[in-house]
Amino acid sequence: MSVRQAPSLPIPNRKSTMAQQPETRISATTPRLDVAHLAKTYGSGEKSHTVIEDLTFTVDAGEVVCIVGPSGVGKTTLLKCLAGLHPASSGRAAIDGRTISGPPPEMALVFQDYNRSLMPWLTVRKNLILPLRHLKLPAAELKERCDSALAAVGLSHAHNQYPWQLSGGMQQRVAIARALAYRPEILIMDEPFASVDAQTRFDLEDLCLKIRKDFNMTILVVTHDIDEAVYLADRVVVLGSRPARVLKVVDVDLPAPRDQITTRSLPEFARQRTEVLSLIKRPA
Ligand SMILES: Nc1ncnc2c1ncn2[C@@H]1O[C@H](COP(=O)(O)OP(=O)(O)OP(=O)(O)O)[C@@H](O)[C@H]1O
Repeated sequence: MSVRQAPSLPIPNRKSTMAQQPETRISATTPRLDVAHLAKTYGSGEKSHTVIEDLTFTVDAGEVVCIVGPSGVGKTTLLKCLAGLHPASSGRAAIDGRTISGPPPEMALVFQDYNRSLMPWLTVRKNLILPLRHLKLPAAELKERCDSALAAVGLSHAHNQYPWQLSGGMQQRVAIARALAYRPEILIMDEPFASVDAQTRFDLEDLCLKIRKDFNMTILVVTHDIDEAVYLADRVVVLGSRPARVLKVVDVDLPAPRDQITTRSLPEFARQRTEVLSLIKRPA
């Protein structure tokens, strides 16, 4: 299931979204994102349904981590827990050591369905501004944030157009620009490139790597595409079902910068995609 996301993730007061843990100190070894024994059960009593049983993995600052796993395993559920949209049933997810208990202000989300996440009656610029309104930024800063986010995705020229005047790939770029205009430190993406054609998908994957490099952003991507996961990631978290658990965290040891043709033709690329694929295909 993909999340049908409202256009904006509210950025609440940082204090209100993080469980207060005065004893927690950020050290060089504290992961940016820490998922520890996370479990999620929907419903209660006889109708309860455990989707995630015991997930543990970390994401370090500036890393790109991809999550792959069979359909229905609970990937979107995991992202909803990380985004503070669902409480974990047990275990915890934390940012810089602080337990996530609501939408974290340093996080932005991008989902697959740009058709439903962009407001068709608003121009591109107004789509970017809408989720920022509650920040009450000066007009000059709003403009600067929009201009630089649109420049980062190569859409400066489209700021006055409406989403329906743009191609699917351009609309997904707008969705990414809207996330960038938040100035998030952590970007979470749920099958972000699943609705575009193959060429656009390659372009958007490279945009994702550029964003990581330019903004030193920490990025977590759920994808069904194993080649995409290996191409993008520093590490791939392979989930098994059911309930969801981590089968293996695969370190992707491919040289940087990555390139759609050169990287994908490396023997190491083929070896790593085979490793991930065989983990997913392995009988449970
Ligand atoms: N709000 C909810 N209430 C009850 N069950 C839910 C809810 N959201 C998801 N589920 C169930 O949790 C399970 C995992 O769903 P989820 O969307 O997290 O999987 P997924 O791995 O993202 O799937 P896909 O790869 O097909 O998008 C499914 O059985 C789904 O029906």
